[in-house]
Amino acid sequence: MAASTAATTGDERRAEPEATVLRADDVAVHFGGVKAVDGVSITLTAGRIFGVLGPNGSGKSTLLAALTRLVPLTRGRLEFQGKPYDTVRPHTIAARGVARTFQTVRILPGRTVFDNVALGAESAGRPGSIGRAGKAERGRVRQRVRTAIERTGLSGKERHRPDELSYGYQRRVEIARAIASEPTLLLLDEPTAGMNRQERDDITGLLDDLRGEGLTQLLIEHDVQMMVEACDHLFAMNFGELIADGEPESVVRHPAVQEAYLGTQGRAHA
Ligand SMILES: Nc1ncnc2c1ncn2[C@@H]1O[C@H](COP(=O)(O)OP(=O)(O)OP(=O)(O)O)[C@@H](O)[C@H]1O
Repeated sequence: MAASTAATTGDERRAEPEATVLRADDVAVHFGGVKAVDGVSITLTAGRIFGVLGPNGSGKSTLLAALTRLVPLTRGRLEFQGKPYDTVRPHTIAARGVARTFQTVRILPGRTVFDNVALGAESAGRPGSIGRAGKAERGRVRQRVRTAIERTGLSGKERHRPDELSYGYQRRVEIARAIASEPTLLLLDEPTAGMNRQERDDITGLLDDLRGEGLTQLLIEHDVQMMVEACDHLFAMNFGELIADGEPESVVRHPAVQEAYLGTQGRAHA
């Protein structure tokens, strides 16, 4: 993976180390009577990997939906890089510096790896500007695609179609597409779901490389072991609320977190 390319990969969007990238203050998302997220306050600082864990139905996906502006807030405030973010529309978040991957791989099967990654690079432009892009802009997009492909270990696979690749590589294509927009913040929804040990370790290594380049990341994962290995800081949720947050080893040993897993799912590995 090409750490040496960092100087050309969106440095203008990189926040200073330890600077606040995103702040959520008392965020709530209710669906009728269901308090999917209820009073969550988190701060994400630059160049670190944060994780959200919690049993099924604890509110992780809804929190991610709030951070990607897919659901309206019932209460609370969001700030991204010091600016109000709760009224931002979802299709504009890439242009502001927020990218995401999905729980199930969402790439276009009939298009090449290069074309799939290009969709991410194009999304970083102003909405509606792609069709009017001039030659210089198209050149910049191609450069962003090449850099993202190199950083995610996909070099040599540019002309492949995703269905010719293993599941682990399809995940890489998704991550490449997300980082091709040169985000400040990357949100990853279960990036290692359905992977074998080797694929999981590869993705963990990739996220670590991206952190080394200063990219701030927030992961949702069920795999507690992976979260402890990959993250600098964990947030644990249950019933829509934050029940613990801090250094990963201490969060997974926290009595409320143990109770959330053992009490609701019989999982002994938390
Ligand atoms: N659109 C919706 N309408 C009504 N209720 C919803 C909606 N989305 C989520 N919920 C409810 O909100 C709660 C939190 O769900 P959410 O999917 O955020 O949890 P989760 O921690 O991501 O779960 P999982 O690990 O299973 O993905 C659940 O009770 C869920 O049924």
